[in-house]
Amino acid sequence: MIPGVLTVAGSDSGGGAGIQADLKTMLALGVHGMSVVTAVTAQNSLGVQGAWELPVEAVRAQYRSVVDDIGVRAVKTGMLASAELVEAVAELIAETDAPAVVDPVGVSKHGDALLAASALDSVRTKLLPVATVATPNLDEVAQITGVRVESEGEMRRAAAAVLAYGPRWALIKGGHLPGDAVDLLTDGSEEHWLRAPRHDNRHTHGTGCTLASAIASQLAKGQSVPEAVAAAKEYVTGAVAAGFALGGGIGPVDHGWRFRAGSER
Ligand SMILES: Nc1ncnc2c1ncn2[C@@H]1O[C@H](COP(=O)(O)OP(=O)(O)O)[C@@H](O)[C@H]1O
Ligand SMILES: Cc1ncc(COP(=O)(O)O)c(N)n1
Repeated sequence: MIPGVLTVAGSDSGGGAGIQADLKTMLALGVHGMSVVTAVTAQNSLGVQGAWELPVEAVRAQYRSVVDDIGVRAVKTGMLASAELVEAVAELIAETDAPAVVDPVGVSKHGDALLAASALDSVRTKLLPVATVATPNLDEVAQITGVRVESEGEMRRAAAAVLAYGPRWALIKGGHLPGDAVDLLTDGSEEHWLRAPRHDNRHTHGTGCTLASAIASQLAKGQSVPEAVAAAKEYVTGAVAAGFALGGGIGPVDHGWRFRAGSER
Protein backbone atom coordinates (compact mmCIF):
# COMPACT_ATOMS: atom_id res chain seq x y z
CA MET A 1 0.00 0.00 0.00
CA ILE A 2 1.22 3.50 -0.80
CA PRO A 3 1.55 5.34 2.55
CA GLY A 4 -0.45 8.54 2.99
CA VAL A 5 1.23 11.74 4.22
CA LEU A 6 -0.62 14.89 5.25
CA THR A 7 0.70 18.43 4.96
CA VAL A 8 -0.92 21.19 7.02
CA ALA A 9 0.41 24.38 5.47
CA GLY A 10 -0.19 27.50 3.42
CA SER A 11 -0.66 27.65 -0.34
CA ASP A 12 2.11 29.31 -2.40
CA SER A 13 0.57 30.46 -5.68
CA GLY A 14 4.04 30.43 -7.24
CA GLY A 15 4.32 26.69 -6.65
CA GLY A 16 7.81 26.64 -5.08
CA ALA A 17 7.06 26.46 -1.34
CA GLY A 18 4.13 25.65 0.96
CA ILE A 19 1.49 23.05 0.08
CA GLN A 20 2.65 22.92 -3.53
CA ALA A 21 6.26 22.08 -2.57
CA ASP A 22 5.03 19.53 -0.06
CA LEU A 23 2.81 17.63 -2.52
CA LYS A 24 5.49 17.61 -5.22
CA THR A 25 8.05 16.28 -2.74
CA MET A 26 5.65 13.55 -1.64
CA LEU A 27 5.05 12.48 -5.24
CA ALA A 28 8.79 12.41 -5.91
CA LEU A 29 9.37 10.24 -2.85
CA GLY A 30 6.64 7.75 -3.67
CA VAL A 31 3.96 8.48 -1.06
CA HIS A 32 0.37 9.70 -1.41
CA GLY A 33 0.27 13.40 -0.52
CA MET A 34 -2.80 15.02 1.08
CA SER A 35 -3.32 18.57 2.27
CA VAL A 36 -4.97 20.78 4.85
CA VAL A 37 -4.76 24.37 3.62
CA THR A 38 -4.32 26.85 6.50
CA ALA A 39 -3.88 30.03 4.48
CA VAL A 40 -3.71 31.19 0.90
CA THR A 41 -0.83 33.42 -0.17
CA ALA A 42 -0.48 35.47 -3.32
CA GLN A 43 3.22 34.80 -3.82
CA ASN A 44 5.81 34.69 -6.57
CA SER A 45 9.57 34.83 -7.03
CA LEU A 46 9.62 38.45 -5.80
CA GLY A 47 7.81 37.98 -2.48
CA VAL A 48 4.44 37.60 -0.80
CA GLN A 49 1.88 40.08 -2.12
CA GLY A 50 -1.01 38.98 0.14
CA ALA A 51 -2.05 36.31 2.65
CA TRP A 52 -5.46 35.15 3.84
CA GLU A 53 -6.02 32.70 6.70
CA LEU A 54 -8.74 30.10 6.60
CA PRO A 55 -11.24 29.89 9.47
CA VAL A 56 -10.21 27.41 12.15
CA GLU A 57 -13.34 25.27 11.42
CA ALA A 58 -12.21 24.90 7.80
CA VAL A 59 -8.81 23.68 8.95
CA ARG A 60 -10.29 21.23 11.46
CA ALA A 61 -12.78 19.91 8.90
CA GLN A 62 -10.09 19.26 6.27
CA TYR A 63 -7.92 17.46 8.82
CA ARG A 64 -10.77 15.25 10.06
CA SER A 65 -11.90 14.41 6.52
CA VAL A 66 -8.47 13.02 5.76
CA VAL A 67 -7.62 11.36 9.05
CA ASP A 68 -11.02 9.82 9.84
CA ASP A 69 -11.47 8.06 6.50
CA ILE A 70 -8.14 7.73 4.72
CA GLY A 71 -5.67 7.69 7.61
CA VAL A 72 -2.14 9.11 7.63
CA ARG A 73 1.28 7.58 8.25
CA ALA A 74 2.93 10.96 8.91
CA VAL A 75 1.94 14.63 9.26
CA LYS A 76 3.98 17.70 8.27
CA THR A 77 3.16 21.26 9.33
CA GLY A 78 4.32 24.49 7.70
CA MET A 79 2.76 27.99 7.65
CA LEU A 80 0.13 28.15 10.40
CA ALA A 81 -0.35 31.96 10.40
CA SER A 82 -2.05 32.60 13.77
CA ALA A 83 -2.11 31.48 17.40
CA GLU A 84 -5.62 30.09 16.93
CA LEU A 85 -4.53 27.88 14.01
CA VAL A 86 -1.33 26.78 15.76
CA GLU A 87 -3.34 25.65 18.78
CA ALA A 88 -6.02 23.88 16.74
CA VAL A 89 -3.40 22.01 14.69
CA ALA A 90 -1.43 21.04 17.81
CA GLU A 91 -4.61 19.55 19.31
CA LEU A 92 -5.35 17.61 16.12
CA ILE A 93 -1.80 16.24 15.97
CA ALA A 94 -1.99 15.17 19.62
CA GLU A 95 -5.03 13.03 18.72
CA THR A 96 -3.32 11.45 15.67
CA ASP A 97 -1.33 8.25 15.92
CA ALA A 98 1.42 9.21 13.44
CA PRO A 99 4.78 11.01 13.62
CA ALA A 100 4.64 14.78 13.10
CA VAL A 101 7.32 16.87 11.40
CA VAL A 102 6.90 20.48 12.51
CA ASP A 103 8.53 23.16 10.36
CA PRO A 104 7.88 26.28 12.47
CA VAL A 105 7.65 28.61 9.47
CA GLY A 106 8.12 32.24 10.55
CA VAL A 107 9.08 34.40 7.58
CA SER A 108 9.50 33.83 3.84
CA LYS A 109 12.89 34.07 2.09
CA HIS A 110 11.95 37.67 1.27
CA GLY A 111 11.25 38.55 4.90
CA ASP A 112 7.44 38.51 4.70
CA ALA A 113 5.82 37.36 7.96
CA LEU A 114 3.98 34.04 7.63
CA LEU A 115 3.28 33.70 11.36
CA ALA A 116 1.83 36.39 13.65
CA ALA A 117 4.22 37.46 16.43
CA SER A 118 1.39 36.70 18.86
CA ALA A 119 1.51 33.02 17.78
CA LEU A 120 5.08 32.37 18.94
CA ASP A 121 4.07 31.41 22.43
CA SER A 122 1.62 28.82 21.10
CA VAL A 123 4.37 27.40 18.89
CA ARG A 124 6.59 27.02 21.97
CA THR A 125 4.04 25.63 24.40
CA LYS A 126 1.52 23.77 22.21
CA LEU A 127 3.05 22.81 18.86
CA LEU A 128 6.66 21.91 19.67
CA PRO A 129 5.63 19.50 22.47
CA VAL A 130 3.66 17.33 19.98
CA ALA A 131 6.43 17.26 17.34
CA THR A 132 8.38 14.12 16.55
CA VAL A 133 10.90 16.29 14.69
CA ALA A 134 11.04 20.12 14.74
CA THR A 135 12.96 21.69 11.84
CA PRO A 136 13.64 25.39 12.55
CA ASN A 137 16.02 27.44 10.43
CA LEU A 138 18.38 29.79 12.26
CA ASP A 139 15.98 32.76 12.13
CA GLU A 140 13.23 30.60 13.60
CA VAL A 141 15.60 29.32 16.31
CA ALA A 142 16.31 32.94 17.27
CA GLN A 143 12.60 33.85 17.26
CA ILE A 144 11.57 30.84 19.31
CA THR A 145 14.46 30.49 21.77
CA GLY A 146 16.40 33.76 21.64
CA VAL A 147 19.59 31.80 20.74
CA ARG A 148 21.47 33.43 17.87
CA VAL A 149 23.67 31.06 15.89
CA GLU A 150 26.54 32.53 13.93
CA SER A 151 28.76 29.47 13.63
CA GLU A 152 28.40 25.71 13.38
CA GLY A 153 29.65 25.25 16.94
CA GLU A 154 26.69 27.24 18.28
CA MET A 155 24.13 24.89 16.70
CA ARG A 156 24.34 22.49 19.70
CA ARG A 157 23.16 25.20 22.07
CA ALA A 158 20.34 26.03 19.66
CA ALA A 159 19.28 22.37 19.52
CA ALA A 160 19.23 22.11 23.32
CA ALA A 161 17.09 25.26 23.54
CA VAL A 162 14.60 23.86 21.00
CA LEU A 163 14.50 20.42 22.67
CA ALA A 164 13.61 22.14 25.95
CA TYR A 165 10.15 22.83 24.47
CA GLY A 166 9.49 19.11 24.07
CA PRO A 167 9.93 17.84 20.50
CA ARG A 168 11.46 14.34 20.41
CA TRP A 169 14.10 15.46 17.89
CA ALA A 170 15.41 18.85 16.79
CA LEU A 171 16.85 19.38 13.32
CA ILE A 172 18.66 22.73 13.31
CA LYS A 173 19.07 23.84 9.69
CA GLY A 174 22.25 25.71 9.00
CA GLY A 175 21.31 26.67 5.44
CA HIS A 176 21.70 30.37 6.27
CA LEU A 177 25.32 30.08 7.48
CA PRO A 178 28.20 30.52 5.02
CA GLY A 179 30.20 27.46 3.96
CA ASP A 180 28.87 23.90 3.64
CA ALA A 181 25.11 23.39 4.17
CA VAL A 182 25.29 21.78 7.61
CA ASP A 183 22.32 20.68 9.72
CA LEU A 184 22.34 19.15 13.21
CA LEU A 185 19.86 16.44 14.21
CA THR A 186 19.71 15.46 17.87
CA ASP A 187 17.35 14.03 20.47
CA GLY A 188 19.59 15.16 23.31
CA SER A 189 21.61 11.95 23.41
CA GLU A 190 22.34 11.01 19.78
CA GLU A 191 23.88 13.64 17.51
CA HIS A 192 23.93 13.45 13.71
CA TRP A 193 25.65 16.11 11.62
CA LEU A 194 24.36 16.31 8.04
CA ARG A 195 26.81 18.00 5.73
CA ALA A 196 26.33 18.77 2.04
CA PRO A 197 28.18 21.07 -0.33
CA ARG A 198 26.60 24.52 -0.61
CA HIS A 199 25.27 25.00 -4.10
CA ASP A 200 25.91 28.53 -5.23
CA ASN A 201 22.40 28.87 -6.56
CA ARG A 202 20.09 31.74 -5.65
CA HIS A 203 17.03 29.68 -6.63
CA THR A 204 16.34 28.20 -3.19
CA HIS A 205 12.66 29.04 -2.72
CA GLY A 206 11.05 26.13 -0.86
CA THR A 207 14.10 24.45 0.69
CA GLY A 208 12.64 24.23 4.20
CA CYS A 209 9.21 22.98 3.08
CA THR A 210 10.84 20.42 0.82
CA LEU A 211 13.15 19.07 3.53
CA ALA A 212 10.36 18.73 6.12
CA SER A 213 8.01 17.01 3.64
CA ALA A 214 10.76 14.66 2.57
CA ILE A 215 11.37 13.69 6.22
CA ALA A 216 7.63 13.03 6.70
CA SER A 217 7.55 10.93 3.51
CA GLN A 218 10.48 8.79 4.61
CA LEU A 219 8.99 8.32 8.11
CA ALA A 220 5.74 7.20 6.48
CA LYS A 221 7.71 4.57 4.58
CA GLY A 222 8.93 3.17 7.90
CA GLN A 223 12.38 4.71 8.31
CA SER A 224 13.72 5.84 11.69
CA VAL A 225 14.15 9.58 12.27
CA PRO A 226 17.94 9.60 11.57
CA GLU A 227 17.43 7.51 8.40
CA ALA A 228 14.54 9.70 7.22
CA VAL A 229 16.49 12.92 7.80
CA ALA A 230 19.57 11.58 5.97
CA ALA A 231 17.45 10.57 2.95
CA ALA A 232 15.58 13.90 3.01
CA LYS A 233 18.86 15.85 3.14
CA GLU A 234 20.07 14.02 0.04
CA TYR A 235 16.81 14.81 -1.77
CA VAL A 236 16.82 18.53 -0.84
CA THR A 237 20.50 18.89 -1.76
CA GLY A 238 19.76 17.59 -5.26
CA ALA A 239 16.70 19.84 -5.49
CA VAL A 240 18.76 22.93 -4.55
CA ALA A 241 21.49 21.99 -7.04
CA ALA A 242 18.81 21.84 -9.76
CA GLY A 243 16.93 25.00 -8.61
CA PHE A 244 15.96 27.10 -11.61
CA ALA A 245 15.10 30.66 -12.59
CA LEU A 246 11.39 31.45 -12.67
CA GLY A 247 10.03 34.99 -12.64
CA GLY A 248 12.32 37.90 -11.87
CA GLY A 249 13.52 36.91 -8.38
CA ILE A 250 14.30 33.79 -6.36
CA GLY A 251 13.26 30.70 -8.32
CA PRO A 252 12.20 27.34 -6.84
CA VAL A 253 14.18 24.23 -6.04
CA ASP A 254 13.46 21.46 -8.54
CA HIS A 255 11.26 18.86 -6.88
CA GLY A 256 11.47 16.70 -9.99
CA TRP A 257 15.27 16.59 -10.23
CA ARG A 258 15.42 12.82 -9.90
CA PHE A 259 12.92 12.33 -12.75
CA ARG A 260 15.02 14.63 -14.93
CA ALA A 261 18.40 13.12 -14.09
CA GLY A 262 19.91 11.85 -17.31
CA SER A 263 17.24 13.45 -19.52
CA GLU A 264 17.22 16.81 -21.33
CA ARG A 265 16.09 19.70 -19.10
N1 LIG B 1 22.67 26.82 -1.09
C1 LIG B 1 22.41 25.63 -0.55
N2 LIG B 1 23.08 24.52 -0.98
C2 LIG B 1 22.82 23.31 -0.41
N3 LIG B 1 21.92 23.11 0.56
C3 LIG B 1 21.22 24.17 1.04
C4 LIG B 1 21.41 25.49 0.51
N4 LIG B 1 20.57 26.34 1.18
C5 LIG B 1 19.89 25.59 2.06
N5 LIG B 1 20.27 24.29 2.02
C6 LIG B 1 19.74 23.18 2.81
O1 LIG B 1 18.33 23.19 2.62
C7 LIG B 1 17.67 22.79 3.82
C8 LIG B 1 16.72 23.89 4.27
O2 LIG B 1 17.49 24.83 4.99
P1 LIG B 1 17.23 26.38 5.13
O3 LIG B 1 17.37 27.00 3.77
O4 LIG B 1 18.12 26.85 6.23
O5 LIG B 1 15.70 26.39 5.60
P2 LIG B 1 14.52 27.42 5.34
O6 LIG B 1 14.03 27.20 3.93
O7 LIG B 1 13.52 27.01 6.37
O8 LIG B 1 15.08 28.79 5.54
C9 LIG B 1 18.79 22.46 4.81
O9 LIG B 1 19.10 21.09 4.72
C10 LIG B 1 19.93 23.32 4.32
O10 LIG B 1 21.19 22.86 4.78
C1 LIG C 1 2.96 29.35 1.95
C2 LIG C 1 4.41 29.32 2.31
N1 LIG C 1 4.87 28.46 3.23
C3 LIG C 1 6.19 28.44 3.55
C4 LIG C 1 7.08 29.29 2.94
C5 LIG C 1 8.54 29.27 3.34
O1 LIG C 1 9.35 28.87 2.26
P1 LIG C 1 10.79 28.23 2.43
O2 LIG C 1 10.60 26.75 2.39
O3 LIG C 1 11.58 28.72 1.25
O4 LIG C 1 11.37 28.69 3.74
C6 LIG C 1 6.58 30.18 1.97
N2 LIG C 1 7.40 31.04 1.33
N3 LIG C 1 5.25 30.18 1.67
